[in-house]
Amino acid sequence: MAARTVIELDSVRKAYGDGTVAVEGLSLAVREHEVLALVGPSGCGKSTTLRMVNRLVEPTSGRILLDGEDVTTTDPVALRRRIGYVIQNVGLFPHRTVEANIATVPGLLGWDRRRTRARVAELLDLVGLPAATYAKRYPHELSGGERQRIGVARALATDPPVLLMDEPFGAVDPEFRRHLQAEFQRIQRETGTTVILVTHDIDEAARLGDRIAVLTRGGKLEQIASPLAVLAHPASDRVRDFTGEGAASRMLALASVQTADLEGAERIVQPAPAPVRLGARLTDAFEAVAALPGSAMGRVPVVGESGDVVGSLTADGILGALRRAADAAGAEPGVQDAADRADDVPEDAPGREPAV
Ligand SMILES: Nc1ncnc2c1ncn2[C@@H]1O[C@H](COP(=O)(O)OP(=O)(O)OP(=O)(O)O)[C@@H](O)[C@H]1O
Repeated sequence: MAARTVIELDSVRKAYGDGTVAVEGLSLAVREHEVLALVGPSGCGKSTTLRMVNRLVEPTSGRILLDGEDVTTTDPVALRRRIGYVIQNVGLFPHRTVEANIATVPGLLGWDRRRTRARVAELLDLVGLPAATYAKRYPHELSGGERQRIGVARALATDPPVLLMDEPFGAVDPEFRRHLQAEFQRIQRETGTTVILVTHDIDEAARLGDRIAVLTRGGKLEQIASPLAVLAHPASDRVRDFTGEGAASRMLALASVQTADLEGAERIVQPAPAPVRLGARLTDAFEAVAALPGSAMGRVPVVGESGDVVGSLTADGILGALRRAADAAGAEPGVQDAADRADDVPEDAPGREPAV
């Protein structure tokens, strides 16, 4: 299934006015409906890369194509209507109600009141904040997490095919962050929006990204591949340094229990321990096996969709599952070292445009 390319960066370079080269010869393609997570250490050029896509920053050289069209020749205002943008501190207009904030772009497009109101209600519903309670509130009357959700609703107002998110969950406490991430995932699946997500958090990237692009200083692409492939087969020591310790436990959260990992059901000790579901994350399976009483002989029952026992799983089975997942990820194209990109000739850096 060859997915269509929605955004393409072709040998993109950005040198700021003071000579800082934030991004050097970066080429990558973002596929329709995917979440591409851009990760890497602080200052490696993630935000610069993101902001070049909607022309908040102009590339010094190279091309950025949106649906095959060069963004540098597209009117920035028209461009930003096709690209939603969510940043860490949201940037809601403080003197406007939630409703008016979400209606910003529909207003620019001249939507009538009825259509706008219906869309605002629909979006508030989507992000789990009912219009009856929230539409008339001002940003200072919201919690940080609620503001963040309004930011997402505003960015989605005109159903843009592309959404750029820069550390969207960065300002939220860790527990609520998980909740917002899960909500984002649900919304993204529902809308099918193509997303580039900037984060410095490998866990967030692994959880939310269909693919991860690992950048290092100067916007150098070290690897672009599925989260499992990046964790199991880092393309360089720099990727390994970044994914760091805990790659195996992260992989447990990404891979799932498959029929091939099971043994027969006949050796399950009675009374049978609580079962694990076929397709469950290996993390859950691991916890279930680790929590078994000694009498269970290290074996949990596994049930299929109908609830029937389809086999049993042991710690060895989980290890096998992990290996199988890592091997499958090793066959992906992004596993080889990312090719070194050609250097481009520096040009003068043009000025930045103000944020919308
Ligand atoms: N307007 C600017 N003028 C000069 N240098 C800049 C400008 N904006 C960013 N830089 C520099 O470009 C490099 C990349 O910055 P960028 O913000 O893109 O990185 P980042 O990976 O998003 O970092 P972080 O995770 O810390 O936000 C850094 O060295 C930064 O100091």
